[in-house]
Amino acid sequence: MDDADADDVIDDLFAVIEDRKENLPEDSYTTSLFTHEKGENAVLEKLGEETTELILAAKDDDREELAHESADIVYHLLVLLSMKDMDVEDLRSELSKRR
Ligand SMILES: N=c1c2ncn([C@@H]3O[C@H](COP(=O)(O)OP(=O)(O)OP(=O)(O)O)[C@@H](O)[C@H]3O)c2ncn1[C@@H]1O[C@H](COP(=O)(O)O)[C@@H](O)[C@H]1O
Repeated sequence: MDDADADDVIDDLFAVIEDRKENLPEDSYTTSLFTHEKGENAVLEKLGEETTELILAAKDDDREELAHESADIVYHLLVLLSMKDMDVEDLRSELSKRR
């Protein structure tokens, strides 16, 4: 996968998250995060847990687990940005400023 494809995956995932926020389809984990009273806390807890799991995977040199936990973190991070009415562009521009 080249960089452009990786970028598309993140944009596509963010678009799905925004769609869940707007349309609230049933049987969607993302919807449940937006609708549950404690959804934001659940996202923050997940980010904490997944970061710990990521650290353990890195210490174990477990590349497969590292990729799995990285994806979990990116997903929950994008949900958090959406909850705060931020955009994946905010992340992109912050990263770009650091070049
Ligand atoms: N990327 C994700 C994603 N990553 C994690 N999760 C969910 O987050 C929940 C908690 O994740 P955990 O990693 O804690 O769960 P776990 O795998 O049991 O725990 P560990 O293996 O990490 O210990 C699980 O129900 C996962 O399914 C995700 N749920 C959805 N997405 C994306 O969001 C899209 C829309 O999903 P829905 O809103 O459910 O339709 C999907 O097509 C995916 O692209």
